[in-house]
Amino acid sequence: MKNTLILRRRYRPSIFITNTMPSSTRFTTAAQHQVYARDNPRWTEVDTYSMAHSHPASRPNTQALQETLAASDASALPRYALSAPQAKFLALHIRTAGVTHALEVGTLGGYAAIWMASENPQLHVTSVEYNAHHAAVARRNIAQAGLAARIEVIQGAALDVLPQLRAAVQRGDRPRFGFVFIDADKVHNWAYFQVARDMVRPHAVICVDNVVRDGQLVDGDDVDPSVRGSREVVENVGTMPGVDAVVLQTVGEKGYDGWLWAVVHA
Ligand SMILES: C[S@@+](CC[C@H](N)C(=O)[O-])C[C@H]1O[C@@H](n2cnc3c(N)ncnc32)[C@H](O)[C@@H]1O
Repeated sequence: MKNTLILRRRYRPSIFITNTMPSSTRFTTAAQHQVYARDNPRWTEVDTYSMAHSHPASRPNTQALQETLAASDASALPRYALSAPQAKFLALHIRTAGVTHALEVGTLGGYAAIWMASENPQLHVTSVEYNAHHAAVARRNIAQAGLAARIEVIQGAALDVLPQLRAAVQRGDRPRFGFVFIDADKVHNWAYFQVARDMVRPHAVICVDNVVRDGQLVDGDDVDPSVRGSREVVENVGTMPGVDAVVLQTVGEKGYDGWLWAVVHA
């Protein structure tokens, strides 16, 4: 409790300074943004400190997760995987909701998939990855973690693979998913969301990562296709029948971002 208070007090001033800057001068360049937001070392320190206590190194999946990150680095994969607290949050949600089948769009080296499956012995993960090298590294990491029987990596573009999965689900050849994590190219977020919505079970969660993007989500004139893809899913999701969603902003070692969290009721 004491530590928490000290951390909060130390952290507040940087927020205060940032928020009192006139909006016209706030984050006007990428360099300023780096100074004020993304590289705030406190965010990483808090992730590291809290994970060391909430998920000590003695946990059974620690080694596999560390080896996954090391092997992904050694294979020159980009460092786009979720942070450990983010991935563990998804894993804990899956446990709470009793999910048995999860779908991930965007595997990279398999880090998030390994978190989800290693924390949930009942879980089967289907993960879609476009890049052949990423898919090969992920399959190796998954096999090394002893999870090849429960994590399937399908290599291909999600726009092609997801409709095939939907057809299999609708034929009854595959079970409906209880959790979907959309974390690939951001341009097609809304297309992925719509297909995912057709193949989930009632009360499933569909989570779309990286929609806040350093706050660029509110920049209506931003031409960045990833911003436009994020705005598209946020603007459309509220009109979809049977779906209730919220955008949750986050900070941490991955910087300032956030995800869209949608519950499918029917
Ligand atoms: C942010 S990374 C995924 C990280 C992973 N979910 C994790 O946390 O460990 C995004 C991945 O999506 C893949 N990707 C990009 N476009 C894609 C597409 N059209 N279809 C499927 N995968 C795609 C990229 O190659 C990359 O490996």
